[in-house]
Amino acid sequence: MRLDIVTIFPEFFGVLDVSLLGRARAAGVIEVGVHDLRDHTHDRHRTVDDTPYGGGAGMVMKPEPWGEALDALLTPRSVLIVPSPAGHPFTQRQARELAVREHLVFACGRYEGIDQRVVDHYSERTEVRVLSIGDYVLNGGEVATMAMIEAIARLVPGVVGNPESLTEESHEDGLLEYPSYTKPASWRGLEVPPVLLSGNHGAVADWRREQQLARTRAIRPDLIEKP
Ligand SMILES: COc1ccc2nc(C(=O)O)sc2c1
Repeated sequence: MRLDIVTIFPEFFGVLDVSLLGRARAAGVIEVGVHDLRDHTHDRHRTVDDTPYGGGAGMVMKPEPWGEALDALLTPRSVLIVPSPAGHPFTQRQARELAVREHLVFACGRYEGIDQRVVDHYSERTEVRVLSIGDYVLNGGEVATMAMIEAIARLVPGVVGNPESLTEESHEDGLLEYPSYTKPASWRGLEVPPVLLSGNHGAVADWRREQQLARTRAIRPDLIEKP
């Protein structure tokens, strides 16, 4: 998989060399390119934004630098991902779908966002996904991109050491994960649930499923499909 990120803050992504993604890059499982949008400006001030048509507060990112930057990166097999508070929810299902794709290009907006014509133009030519990581607003797309890259990259074969560990996580089966415990068996008067010490794998599996359902009903009833 190749990831390309376009941003006015390329230094923001220096951290991508740490943790599992760093190992995946070193192993050649994932290639990452970070690109400064300002390298695609041609005025003395390297201008990337301007005032919004129709008035209003803030600035809008100009389409020309984005066009030049994305033309240089996108291929017919790319997926262009545009983080936006107005986007579709980024979910584990999205992460799984994107983890098997060959080339992801992230367009990190700032200010009030990117001129709409950029999404419209590329939607005619390639797959574009406008995605939000949650019902809150960030200052730009960089944090959302980092979150999405971590959620996606960890699902790419060869990135996580033990693929088994990916199968019993929250949202992987549509439910929240069960509570986990480790030694000591007793801590500050709190005991590990006895079933987990029983050695009865069937009973442990049943208990864990019940815990998942109870947690999901209590915390995220929206995740439980309506009949
Ligand atoms: C201007 O670019 C932005 C601004 C806010 C924002 N908020 C996101 C979110 O997923 O919550 S993505 C995003 C991109």
